[in-house]
Amino acid sequence: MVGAGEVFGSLSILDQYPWNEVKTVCDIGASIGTFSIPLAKTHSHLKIINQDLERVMPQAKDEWEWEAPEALQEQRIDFVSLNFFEEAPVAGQDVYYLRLIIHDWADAEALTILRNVRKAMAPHSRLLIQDFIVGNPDRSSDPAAKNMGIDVAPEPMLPGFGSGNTYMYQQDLLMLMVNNGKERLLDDWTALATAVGLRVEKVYDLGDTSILDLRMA
Ligand SMILES: C[S@@+](CC[C@H](N)C(=O)[O-])C[C@H]1O[C@@H](n2cnc3c(N)ncnc32)[C@H](O)[C@@H]1O
Repeated sequence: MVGAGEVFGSLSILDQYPWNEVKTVCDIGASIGTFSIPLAKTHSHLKIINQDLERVMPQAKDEWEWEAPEALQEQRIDFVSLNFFEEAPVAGQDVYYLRLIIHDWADAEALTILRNVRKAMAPHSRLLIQDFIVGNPDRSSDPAAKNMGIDVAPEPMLPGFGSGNTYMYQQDLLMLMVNNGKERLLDDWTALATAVGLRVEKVYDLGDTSILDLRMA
């Protein structure tokens, strides 16, 4: 999924997130390092684990050797195979990163993945989910506005202060047709997080996708 990752997976989080607060990152469903290679190059203090299915590992190692040989030489990258439906990722990392993973799956599978990640998390761990957050078209329910102490974002802003757009609805249909997955409202993300014992600490709007920064509840 290099193509989709490059088109949707905004790398502006490399500048927006306080990476200086963390030392270890586990990229879950990392593919060949589409996100974590730029992360390693931008923030050279980080130790990164590239986790994906066993069959992806050889290609991932080749890509890192080609694109980021310094990270291998400095032993800043590990490759650990993982089936995220069957096991937890490497335990106790500062950050767990899921980019363009959860929207591929319906709620039951999404919860299995998130429960496995939660098992690996230490009290200080953060789970960053980079995915789309669809704007809620229902003006009677606007959690983003309620967080600010008002009932609804004032017009002409969209509910949720315009955090949705038509592109996301197209993606929602695509995920349903191709994967039986879906894009989710902030309410949906909050419900998934709550169901696995996590809470939404902060949301970073990257323009296309967003990052949900989840912590232990
Ligand atoms: C849409 S791609 C996202 C890749 C990467 N996170 C990115 O943003 O470019 C989904 C990734 O999930 C991985 N994946 C699918 N099923 C998996 C499983 N059961 N366990 C671990 N990884 C899996 C795929 O191999 C693929 O690399």
